Amino acid sequence: MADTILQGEKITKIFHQGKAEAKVLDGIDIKIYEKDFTVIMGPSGAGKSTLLYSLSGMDQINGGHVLYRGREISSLSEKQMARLRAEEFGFVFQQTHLVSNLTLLENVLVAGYVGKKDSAEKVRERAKNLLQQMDVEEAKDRLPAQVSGGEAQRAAIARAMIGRPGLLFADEPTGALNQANTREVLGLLTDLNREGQSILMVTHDLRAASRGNRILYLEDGKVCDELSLEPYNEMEEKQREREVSQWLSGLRW
Ligand SMILES: Nc1ncnc2c1ncn2[C@@H]1O[C@H](COP(=O)(O)OP(=O)(O)OP(=O)(O)O)[C@@H](O)[C@H]1O
Repeated sequence: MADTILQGEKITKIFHQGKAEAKVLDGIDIKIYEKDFTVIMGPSGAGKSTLLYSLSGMDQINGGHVLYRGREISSLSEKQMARLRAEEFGFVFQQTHLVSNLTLLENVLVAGYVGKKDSAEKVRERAKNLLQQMDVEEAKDRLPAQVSGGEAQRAAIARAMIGRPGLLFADEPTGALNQANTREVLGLLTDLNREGQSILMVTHDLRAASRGNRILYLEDGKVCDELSLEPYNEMEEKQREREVSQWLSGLRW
């Protein structure tokens, strides 16, 4: 049995909308395992992003606990949490959130310096290697506005990976990309996972979800089902997507 990297116990999240209260996460128990590519799916508005933000400490929860590698993190101060996020977590979102007046390389470097795991020289070397691995090396000296959406997202993945995160969180990482760029980004995430990177990704996209080896289905504030798959294999892609599609149909997705 794989080790648990992240655990949520009875996570409750309530949003206040005017006088009304919406309980978006209703006492969720969840375990994410080391080296897995875990995917969260579910209907729109089910709370997938909220769950991701709650588990990663970006959102405060109203009840329950989050443990990262066995350490309780839900009670950390804002400062301690910010440090943990910088050192242990990587984030990729639908929008890249690259700093517009910094080049792609500088965007990755800044994130590396914040993490403070390595010397400036080592960060620089790793940043260049990552941009090469993400196939965006040629564009490294351009500003985000001077590159394609796919290149920007690949640079954003390099930025997320610069601190050698224990866990990479991805919220709809392909949501703003065309088909070719989607495939490329999914290929990069798959490669990272094959190298041992633990990933937790939220997606609506069946193809993106099929890259995972474990898919959780969130509905009505609960994780109501899950599907386990063999690690992704390109040769069986169609069969895999059919399996995920059938599973989702059974959940009336
Ligand atoms: N900051 C907020 N304040 C109030 N309500 C919020 C806030 N953020 C999210 N919500 C509400 O919480 C619910 C869950 O939102 P969330 O974005 O987590 O869902 P989701 O499953 O990721 O949706 P989608 O698939 O459409 O992105 C929604 O009803 C949303 O309107």
